[in-house]
Amino acid sequence: MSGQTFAQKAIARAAGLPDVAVGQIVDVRPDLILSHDNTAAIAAMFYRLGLKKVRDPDRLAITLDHAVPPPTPRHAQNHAEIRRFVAEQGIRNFFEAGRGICHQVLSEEALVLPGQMILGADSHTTHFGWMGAFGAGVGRSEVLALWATGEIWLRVPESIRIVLTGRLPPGVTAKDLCLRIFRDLGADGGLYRSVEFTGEGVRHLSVESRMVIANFMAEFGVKNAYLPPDDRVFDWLAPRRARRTGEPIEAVRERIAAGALYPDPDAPYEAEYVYRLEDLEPMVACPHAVDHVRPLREVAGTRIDMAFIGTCTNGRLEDIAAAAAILRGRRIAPGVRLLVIPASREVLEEALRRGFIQTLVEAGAMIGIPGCGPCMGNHMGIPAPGEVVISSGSRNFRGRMGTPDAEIYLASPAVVAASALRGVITDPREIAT
Ligand SMILES: CC(C)[C@H](C(=O)O)[C@@H](O)C(=O)O
Ligand code: SF4
Repeated sequence: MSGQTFAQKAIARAAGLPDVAVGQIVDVRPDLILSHDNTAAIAAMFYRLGLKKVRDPDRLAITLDHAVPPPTPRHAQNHAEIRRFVAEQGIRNFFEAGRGICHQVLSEEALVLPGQMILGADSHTTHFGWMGAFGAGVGRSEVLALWATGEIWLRVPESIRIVLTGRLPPGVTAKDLCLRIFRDLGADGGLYRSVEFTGEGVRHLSVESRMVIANFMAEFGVKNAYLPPDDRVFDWLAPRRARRTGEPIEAVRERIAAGALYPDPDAPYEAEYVYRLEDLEPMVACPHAVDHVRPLREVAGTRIDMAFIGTCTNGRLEDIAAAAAILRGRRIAPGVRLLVIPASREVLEEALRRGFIQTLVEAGAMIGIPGCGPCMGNHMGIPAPGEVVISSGSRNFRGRMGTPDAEIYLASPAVVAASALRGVITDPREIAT
């Protein structure tokens, strides 16, 4: 048998088959099924079809995150309906408003492990590739089918390999790497592919940077993303998992490592690209497309009205730390609003303990409740018509943040913080930290 990609191995595992071929259609049984504020809509369809009980409630995970706390009576009612569904179905993996964004929360809760499969009613479910799990977004009706049967069909994707070498220079982040990839290969460059990262460059990336990459790869059109899990990943997950199961951390860690999957060296890749991390520079996605990417130096000086640090792409501790380092002892530019929303309560608590929140508040930032915030224009910081936003989020198409004629630039949290400080798009490497 020829070598297998990660995607082949993970899908074979979830299908209970010894191996699968690229292009083959197989029935898989994911380890976890994710939904969030869209749960009530799926539940309504579920009951309308005459279905009564989800097949395996312990395989469901539900968060309230897309509009928390609820901004309107309609949102509040939606949450109430989800709580009712959760109670009716006996779903234990339910995370209340304020706990954080689904992908971040399920990672922190170690509900998914390397080698496992998670399918979610959210496009950024590719996130779980950070730990070497197979994560993919599916539609609501597919989630309904999963609730009912526990299974769904998948086509085994072609794979592309991205080799990372070296280390990111100071002031350059995983976000810049992704933006560079989108610029080079286009937003559909990874369409329905398993994008599998490899190379010694991966080892130097923090766990949080790996989350950025796998998460943001959704904007590259991929089916799933994959970074090979190593000690950093196992060390991050083991205590969290052990907290859930009550077992000794070492035993849990061994089990997690044993479940990890790695592609074979001779696996069939459709294409291979190499990125030298030390050659990268800060990048910005300009309005109104995620692959309308330019090096920051070409758009530096563009005036901004609002700066936003948050989302499942870039709302983690590392991101808030980068912003705090830039803004420590300084004030944001007059006329600019800076909004910071930690991706989870855990991130918020740690940012509080480390003094980052104090630093940001003193610099003039507004701090939001952990959740998606204005990322998709639901609430909590919608730009006015004609305004210019720089955001650490993942999407900048027209109207994404709720206002059709606002302009959204996407960049790393360091770039967003530096831009808030100066009032214009700014290279964070210019600011002494
Ligand atoms: C609401 C949800 C289904 C959506 C997604 O799938 O990505 C949202 O999270 C987004 O980022 O646009
Ligand atoms: S933070 Fe944004 S991208 Fe992530 S799940 Fe929420 S709305 Fe989607």
